Amino acid sequence: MNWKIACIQMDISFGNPEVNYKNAKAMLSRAAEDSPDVVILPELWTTGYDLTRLDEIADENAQETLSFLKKCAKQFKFHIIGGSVASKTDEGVFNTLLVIDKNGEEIKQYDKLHLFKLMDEHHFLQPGNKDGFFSLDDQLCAGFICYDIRFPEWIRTHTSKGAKVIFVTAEWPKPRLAHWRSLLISRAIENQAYVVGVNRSGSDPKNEFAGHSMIIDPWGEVLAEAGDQEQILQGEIELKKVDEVRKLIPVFQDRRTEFYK
Ligand SMILES: NC(=O)CCC(=O)C(=O)O
Repeated sequence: MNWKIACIQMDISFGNPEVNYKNAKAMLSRAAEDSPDVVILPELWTTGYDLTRLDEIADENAQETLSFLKKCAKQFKFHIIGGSVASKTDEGVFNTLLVIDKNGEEIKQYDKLHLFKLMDEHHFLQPGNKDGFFSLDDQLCAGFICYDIRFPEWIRTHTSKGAKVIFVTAEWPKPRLAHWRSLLISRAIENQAYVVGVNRSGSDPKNEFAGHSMIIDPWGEVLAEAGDQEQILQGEIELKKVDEVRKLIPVFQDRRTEFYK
């Protein structure tokens, strides 16, 4: 199976969901012109990192964003990895990745497991406690949020159970662009998996963001990479390549887990 991928590398208006819904709709509609199978949005794309105003602007149980994404998925007939949204629940606000299939059905919610202290997440958000697995077209995938990619053991937990495509949604600042690129490429090579990383462009009051969304194959080849401006990055992935690479170098069979304590 092949998937055409479209990464929505959008700028995000700080603390202004209305503007962001409008911009996302326009970009999703533009992406639809090339009939992609899977479309991905960046982290916290409705609010940006306006964490001090989350009481006001976070989405109650992600309901408004879910309804927006379901409508878009049905209208444009593609699966959406809906980036993440600040979701206000009875247990606090979570940074939640949403996955909707092309029929407009909700497939998955994943709460960011590792909160990023350098951007104050721990003061305003609750950490998740569930896995990132989901399936689209019967293909096992896993979704992660930004800082999560610094924890190879967390990604491995998913690929060692069969995940073939790793989706990463991010707001990754420019000063650490080299880390973003190296970490994504490393996660692809060591897990012999496709990695699709979608970052935002633009800036907020505290950070300038790197862009450079990337699509990387299971051999570590960069199939497509964006620049630092708003754009739709496209690429095609061939899922059987994951099995081919895993057969050629059987990393998963060669693990000596009894020594990894
Ligand atoms: N939004 C984030 O989690 C940013 C993570 C980051 O910048 C890093 O260096 O890690």
